[in-house]
Amino acid sequence: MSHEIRTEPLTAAAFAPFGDVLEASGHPDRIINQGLCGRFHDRARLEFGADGRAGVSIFDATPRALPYMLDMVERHPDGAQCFVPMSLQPFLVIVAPDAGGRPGRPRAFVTDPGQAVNFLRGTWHGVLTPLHAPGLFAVIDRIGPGPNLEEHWFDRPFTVIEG
Ligand SMILES: NC(=O)N[C@@H](O)C(=O)O
Ligand code: NI
Repeated sequence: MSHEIRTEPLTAAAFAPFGDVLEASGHPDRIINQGLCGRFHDRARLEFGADGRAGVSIFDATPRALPYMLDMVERHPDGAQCFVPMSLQPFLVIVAPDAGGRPGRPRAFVTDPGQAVNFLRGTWHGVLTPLHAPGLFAVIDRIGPGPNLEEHWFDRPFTVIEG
């Protein structure tokens, strides 16, 4: 198995098994605020269990570069996690299917400007990975008891390269 992963453009269809792509594209679901705002309504499948609640945090992450060494993916068994960039810079989104409790082959996507992503509860993903400064994101995820974290370190890292 090759340990090189080529990035793919992020589309809602490709990402659907892993979560949601949030963006202001196409027609808004609602026109609000006296016609001055389009609302793309309720676009993330958020779920927070095990006595947790939704919280919003701000992440200030150090930008990385491609080729990117992927040595670990993680998942949050008790809640979804939504990354909303506070800039129009594209960022790297890595996910992997579950294969009997371990991650399968990862996939890497690069967002378009203005796209945000939501990882479904329990989805294997790479940690927040900006590709350009500022690495500022609003992150909506579960606040609650317990670690809500499972990490998997690959025996041999993958190299994520530009698709
Ligand atoms: N640890 C934390 O708050 N963030 C990670 O879950 C992540 O996916 O970046
Ligand atoms: Ni996470």
